[in-house]
Amino acid sequence: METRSHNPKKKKPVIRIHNLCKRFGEQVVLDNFSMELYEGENLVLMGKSGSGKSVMIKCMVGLMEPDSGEIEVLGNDILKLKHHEMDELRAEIGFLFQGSALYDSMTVQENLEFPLRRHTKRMDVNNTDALVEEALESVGLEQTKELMPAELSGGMQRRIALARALILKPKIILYDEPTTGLDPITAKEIILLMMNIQEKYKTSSLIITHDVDCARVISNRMILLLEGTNYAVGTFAELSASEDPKVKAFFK
Ligand SMILES: Nc1ncnc2c1ncn2[C@@H]1O[C@H](COP(=O)(O)OP(=O)(O)OP(=O)(O)O)[C@@H](O)[C@H]1O
Repeated sequence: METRSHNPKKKKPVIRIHNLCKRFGEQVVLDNFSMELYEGENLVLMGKSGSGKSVMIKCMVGLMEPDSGEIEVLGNDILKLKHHEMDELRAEIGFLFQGSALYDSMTVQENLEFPLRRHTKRMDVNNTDALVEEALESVGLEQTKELMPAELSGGMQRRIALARALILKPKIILYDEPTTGLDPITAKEIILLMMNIQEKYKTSSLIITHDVDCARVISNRMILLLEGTNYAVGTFAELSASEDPKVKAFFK
């Protein structure tokens, strides 16, 4: 697979984070972290375990309050949004959680309907079946509506989770470790699917991953989160050629 090229300078940011700081007691987790996710790009965020990636995402979607800094999502200052406004905004963001996180006791159809029910105000309820079918078609699993998650392989579960993430046709998708736990061939299929989805739905994606191959294939740009800050930003080609030992460590 080839590395993708992209010129983000012509695009506007859909997410803008500026000087985000968050500490827990004495522990400084985010220390003036800044980033921009541009419209239509695939931005990969890499950082070792415990470096603050989840804390950053939680701040970004209003689940955690930062100590200081600015967060703008789709033009909204999220630190000023009221509860119902934040809820509306979350409908514009699809999540693919670590390990798929499907509801075991629900069928595929019910799993997919879940985000629709949460945001019924935005949706024509009569249209639910069509939306479920379209989402399943986008991930190539039209025949699985009545199945339970346990009847699906790990790769299929990840595809269903992806269908659930895109069913509301979000402007932004946040992927948390999308290839973790999959064999290399299935991981590659998921990466290709993510790229197809971005083409089809014109989403902007923030992808958290430790998978260097995934980053190489999918990223237009990358951010390396280290010591609470955006230590290095650039394309895969730029960063993987860096002589900085701290940057090199990410690519081993
Ligand atoms: N609510 C909390 N209270 C106290 N400490 C917290 C809280 N949430 C996170 N932390 C701490 O903040 C640090 C960063 O955690 P975070 O979950 O963001 O890491 P991460 O980069 O997402 O790691 P991983 O790749 O393992 O998921 C950790 O040391 C964690 O213990």
